[in-house]
Amino acid sequence: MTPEARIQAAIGVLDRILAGEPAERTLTNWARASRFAGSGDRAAIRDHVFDALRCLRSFTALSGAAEPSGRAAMIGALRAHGRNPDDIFTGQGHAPSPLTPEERNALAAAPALDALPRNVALDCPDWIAPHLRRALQEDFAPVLRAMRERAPVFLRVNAAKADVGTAIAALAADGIVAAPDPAVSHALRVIEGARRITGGHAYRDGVVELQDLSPQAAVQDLPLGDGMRVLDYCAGGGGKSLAMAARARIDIVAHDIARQRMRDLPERARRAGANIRLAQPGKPIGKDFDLVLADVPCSGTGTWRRTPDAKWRLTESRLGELLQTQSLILDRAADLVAPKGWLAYMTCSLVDLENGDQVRAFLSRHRGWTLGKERLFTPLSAGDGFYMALLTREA
Ligand SMILES: C[S@@+](CC[C@H](N)C(=O)[O-])C[C@H]1O[C@@H](n2cnc3c(N)ncnc32)[C@H](O)[C@@H]1O
Repeated sequence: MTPEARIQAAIGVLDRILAGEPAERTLTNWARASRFAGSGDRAAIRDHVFDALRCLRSFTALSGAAEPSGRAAMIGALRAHGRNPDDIFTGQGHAPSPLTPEERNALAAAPALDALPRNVALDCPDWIAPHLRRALQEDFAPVLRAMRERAPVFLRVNAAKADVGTAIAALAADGIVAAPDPAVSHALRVIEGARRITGGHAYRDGVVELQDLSPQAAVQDLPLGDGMRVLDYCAGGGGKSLAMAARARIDIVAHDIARQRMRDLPERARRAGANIRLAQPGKPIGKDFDLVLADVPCSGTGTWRRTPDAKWRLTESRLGELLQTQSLILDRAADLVAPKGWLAYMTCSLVDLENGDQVRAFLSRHRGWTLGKERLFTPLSAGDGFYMALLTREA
């Protein structure tokens, strides 16, 4: 495909996402229906789509359009990168059709990036900006700016199977260049070959797992030791269960209200050589766990670089629902912690309402608990936005 045809394909995909289809599924459906496209084309179209979604508000404004659309986003993207949209929107072959007179007039009248209102230039929805400003303070603008860029790819070396040096060599044999992260002991930053990871031996043999840097750092902070009984109360795909299992010989139970979310966990655990039991539906989960992890459903504001369509879909009322679920989960999970045990609360959100406020409300509802460690990670330390709080039950 020509560069112009890739942009035309990205426009079609973006229009479907903006009409409400999930981004990943739309890209997969497009690839299935477009057998002529090679892997390089698919990767380039994906990059166009995700770059445009991360910067949807500013790119739309740079195009001069009143409403977001695939064409507006790509016209704005070209302008943002100092390119003339007329060079691409030629109508020749599979290129997008030339700019209409309305598009041309709007583009001519549109302000430059540095003249856009602050939240527009930072690609931040207005309603959530005060919440993010409260949590991030002087880091608000730098963090939002970082979220307009692609996220780096991180791997976790599975300490149960290999040390860092062995994992780097195994990845190199798969054509992947990775380097240790100075801040987190088993984390690797992928420098080259990220698209080869899931097809490579190192991944398939369970030597490495895909996991962002911030959750790796948070799990590293958990008080895990051999023989402990641990419950992963919101296990989902099991990323945290696997990271915990790699740290110590623990007895770990994975639970999730939506059991189907754990469907890949047995295979992932087998690959990692980890022993993780799935809670059985209709049967009691058990109690008196030494550590219960509640990695709760959240707004995902910390992961907007990876799931940029979520940034525009999140609403105030959805955030309100999530807050209720989070406090309910905290109350239930706390009941399952043994005396002198730990409750770890995690979100991939940057909003205080879901983080520190939630934890302080829990402490005011429950006597006999104290807050130990509390950490907020932001994309300024390379990984995703992520929050963790560690609570102890006194008796
Ligand atoms: C952030 S995701 C978990 C991600 C997972 N821990 C990982 O590392 O891959 C939150 C999970 O909480 C589950 N969930 C939502 N409400 C729940 C509830 N009331 N009780 C238990 N799990 C719940 C969701 O199904 C979802 O899988």
